Amino acid sequence: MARILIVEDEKAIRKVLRDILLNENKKYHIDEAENGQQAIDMAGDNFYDLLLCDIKMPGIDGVEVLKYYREYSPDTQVVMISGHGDMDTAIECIKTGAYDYLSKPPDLNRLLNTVRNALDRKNLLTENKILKKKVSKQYQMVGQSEALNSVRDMIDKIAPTDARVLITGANGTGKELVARQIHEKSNRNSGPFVEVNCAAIPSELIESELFGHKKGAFTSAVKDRKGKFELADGGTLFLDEIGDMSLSAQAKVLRALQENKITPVGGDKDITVDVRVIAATNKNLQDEISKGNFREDLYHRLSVIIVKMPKLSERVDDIPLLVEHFSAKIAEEQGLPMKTFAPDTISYLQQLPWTGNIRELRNVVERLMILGSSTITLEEAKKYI
Ligand SMILES: Nc1ncnc2c1ncn2[C@@H]1O[C@H](COP(=O)(O)OP(=O)(O)OP(=O)(O)O)[C@@H](O)[C@H]1O
Repeated sequence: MARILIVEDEKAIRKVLRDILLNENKKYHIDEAENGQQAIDMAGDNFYDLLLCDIKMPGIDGVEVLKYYREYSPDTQVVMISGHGDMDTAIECIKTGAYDYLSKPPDLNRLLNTVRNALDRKNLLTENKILKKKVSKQYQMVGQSEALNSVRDMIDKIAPTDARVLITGANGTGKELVARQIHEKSNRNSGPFVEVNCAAIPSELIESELFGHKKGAFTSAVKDRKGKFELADGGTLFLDEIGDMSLSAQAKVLRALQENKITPVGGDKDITVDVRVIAATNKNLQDEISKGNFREDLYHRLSVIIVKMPKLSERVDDIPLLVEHFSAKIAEEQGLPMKTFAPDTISYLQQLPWTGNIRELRNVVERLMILGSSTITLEEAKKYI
């Protein structure tokens, strides 16, 4: 249940506020602080969802309390209570991060509405965090090999910038995972991550897919539709399999990257977009350039930073950790009993060629989890792989 701290030097006002809140919901947990110092001290041992905080108090005032909570308990919502004469300060407080302010004496309806909305906002923040944790767990990068650690170092350096990134590497080496990690660790992480598989979209549709279209632009365009560039506004656009994009689509992507502007198919107005582009390919783009299949100018626009994903055969040290990770994940996802892999089974896995890389390893682990006994033996591995 919601935990609320009332920070107010006048005892009578504290009592009125407490009574009103408990009348609204008996389950609210309400604490009181009679000055700013107490409110700050109480933050150490407690977490509050909401602070109702007087602005004018002797000693440490409400503004200081607000600043303290913004820094040390940023999810706590703070509603300021302002008396005559400190209206300007109340407005300033909103700029510092207060959720809202109430004037003294507080109007009952406004007080209750503000409290409800502030608590809703706090719950939303918590839910978002839980969701984010789940998502980042889903895209966890497992492995401690030197090759993977150097990719990790690069991600940490690249993520906070807006530099375009080209991720190269064979199928199943984890290129998409890297793109997601860069997004998650960037300051665009509250914006969308939009993925486009350029190889999967027929060339005649790719323009509309990327830039959107206006109603009537072509026969099946029955209404306006936003493209992936616009959907990724404020976030990251991941252009997977960029080496498979047609030359005409490449020309349009080049323009979007040069000008940060797009024009929907059938539209006559440009739309400005704020998108970080990360591209990936399993092709050697230099070869594609010499064959005339890929534009050199687009290559240079995309490849400000190049991340080269190692093959699984170059990081066999990671196989034990990957097997453990996938088997736990598969057991959970499919409700299968947990199984272990015998040491000689793991050594055997480390010697296989793994042309499909980590995706192939995951499939093999899944197959063995389904078909193998509780400790998966070398014989079983040889039989089923
Ligand atoms: N280091 C890693 N730790 C855990 N899982 C990984 C790792 N790298 C890749 N995977 C998993 O392997 C699978 C393939 O990875 P991903 O799709 O990122 O590869 P890709 O290089 O983009 O493949 P493709 O080129 O075929 O699109 C995914 O299920 C991904 O979650």
